[in-house]
Amino acid sequence: MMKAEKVLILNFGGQYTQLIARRIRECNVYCEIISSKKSAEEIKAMNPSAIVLSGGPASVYTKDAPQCDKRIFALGVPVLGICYGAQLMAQLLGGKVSMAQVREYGRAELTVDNTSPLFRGIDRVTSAWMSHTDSITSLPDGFKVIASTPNCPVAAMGDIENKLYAVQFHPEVEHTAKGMDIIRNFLFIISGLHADWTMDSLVEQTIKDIRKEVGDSDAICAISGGVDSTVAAVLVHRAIGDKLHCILVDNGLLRLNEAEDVEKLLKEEFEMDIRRVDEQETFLSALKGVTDPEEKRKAIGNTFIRVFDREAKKYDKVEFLVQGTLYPDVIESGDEMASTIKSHHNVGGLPEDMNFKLIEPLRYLFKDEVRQVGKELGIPDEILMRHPFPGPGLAIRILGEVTEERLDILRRADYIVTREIKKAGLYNSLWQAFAVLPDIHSVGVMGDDRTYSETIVLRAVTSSDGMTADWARLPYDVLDRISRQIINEVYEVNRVVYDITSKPPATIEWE
Ligand SMILES: Nc1ncnc2c1ncn2[C@@H]1O[C@H](COP(=O)(O)OP(=O)(O)OP(=O)(O)O)[C@@H](O)[C@H]1O
Ligand SMILES: O=c1[nH]c(=O)c2[nH+]cn([C@@H]3O[C@H](COP(=O)(O)O)[C@@H](O)[C@H]3O)c2[nH]1
Ligand SMILES: NC(=O)CC[C@H](N)C(=O)O
Ligand SMILES: [Mg+2]
Repeated sequence: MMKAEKVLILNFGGQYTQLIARRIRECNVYCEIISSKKSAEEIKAMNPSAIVLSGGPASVYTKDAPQCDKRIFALGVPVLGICYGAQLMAQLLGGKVSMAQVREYGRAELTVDNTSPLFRGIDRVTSAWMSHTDSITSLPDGFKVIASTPNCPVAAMGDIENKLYAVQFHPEVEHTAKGMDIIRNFLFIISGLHADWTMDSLVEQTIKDIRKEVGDSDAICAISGGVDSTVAAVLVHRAIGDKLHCILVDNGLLRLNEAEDVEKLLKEEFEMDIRRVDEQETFLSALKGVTDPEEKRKAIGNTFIRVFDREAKKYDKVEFLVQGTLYPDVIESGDEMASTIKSHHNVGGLPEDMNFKLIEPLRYLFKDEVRQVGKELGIPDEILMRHPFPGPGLAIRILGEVTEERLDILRRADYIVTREIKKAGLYNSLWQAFAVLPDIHSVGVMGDDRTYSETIVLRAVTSSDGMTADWARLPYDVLDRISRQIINEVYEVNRVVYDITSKPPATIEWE
């Protein structure tokens, strides 16, 4: 199938580049993220209908700042520059960029020229999300200012005739009130695109691509029973059928009864080759004495791969490992341009001498998009609506050393949290809700006696993609029930506290 209309996003290493792609997909337009180093000829050969330049951490006026081929502005293809991309467009076309007098982070009041096609239909005063230290201080020829904030005189500029536009703010983030309208105006009014691309075309295309890539080989799939790996497995199974072998690893870091329950559920639902391997001891011994969060993640990532390596040898010709990696796992693990936040076990935690080629069909998607793909594939809600559970499991919810005893305490507390959240009918409205076992002992009085026991932290957040999150405003009576039941049922615990930090500045997990 030829994709007639395509938007290319040139990546300058912004934290939000994938979010731009996602917003464009939400407009039912196909898009691809490509390296900013491609030449104008290469880009022209890809036949884009529009181009977007992403944000990025560098400053355009420094020596090694990433550039793009200036001739792309003369291809006759509409271009939208965002933040770094806006600044680069200004500089390459003869304008000037310098460090701003006042930096802007977060919400800003934006005044737009709504006679410009980019802002058509938008109120003159609106709000936009900013994150910059540099600003455009003089415009290239042919451009005029089409939006400003109190601290940023050139919050947007445009050259109507050549369809070149640049915005200093981030239209792709949720907090820019009219962000989607602006993106739509760029795609539909300025670039004249049609909204004719859908998620099922993505599914179809991915199945074809996988079939071609795998060829005569076999693949194993690391399946956890979580949303991502289950969707990935079903997708790959559609492509290669019985040549796919799914392996569920009981790494000893799972929740109460999880391995058995998941195995049963998966086998009931799907006619795939699924096997459970018991590796509690392997993982626990790899974690012995390890207390540093990054070391834990890497130890777990390595152990997973060793297990998969060994399991793969049980089949004839396994060349591929299928993982349900999502985009937030990739971006937080860092890449050539973005910063490392934490090494997700399945990305940054992988050993260098791994023998598999990876198949990660969901690598560019966000969780809610994966749920949509899962729906297309007919996967039941019981699986699709599960809260995310990280591959390193309870190990990154136990601060300090991971031991059988501490796992056992956390497991019992966590079970109560999930049970009560479900009973209160809150499960589907939360991104995650779980217990953490920090390394804190405190004094209490129980049954007229002094205690000096463990603390449990309750963490519950709302989020749409896991990239940003807010702590959930759980009803007091639910908090109260959870607290009392943990203390009553888990005798090692004498205190329960609630984590009221959003992401950022905290992350969702504690390690
Ligand atoms: N216990 C496990 N056994 C086998 N593979 C696993 C296990 N835990 C994680 N993985 C692999 O690591 C990947 C990343 O884990 P992650 O928790 O992000 O995804 P998931 O478990 O599939 O979905 P969810 O985010 O809903 O929990 C999984 O998609 C899967 O391929
Ligand atoms: O498979 C995974 N492997 C990991 O190493 C990992 N670390 C965090 N998470 C999950 O990702 C989301 C964002 O988490 P953080 O805010 O803690 O980074 C949350 O939903 C986390 O549960 C992981 N998932
Ligand atoms: N978010 C961005 O793209 C930032 C661009 C540039 N580094 C600045 O700080 O102004
Ligand atoms: Mg998981």
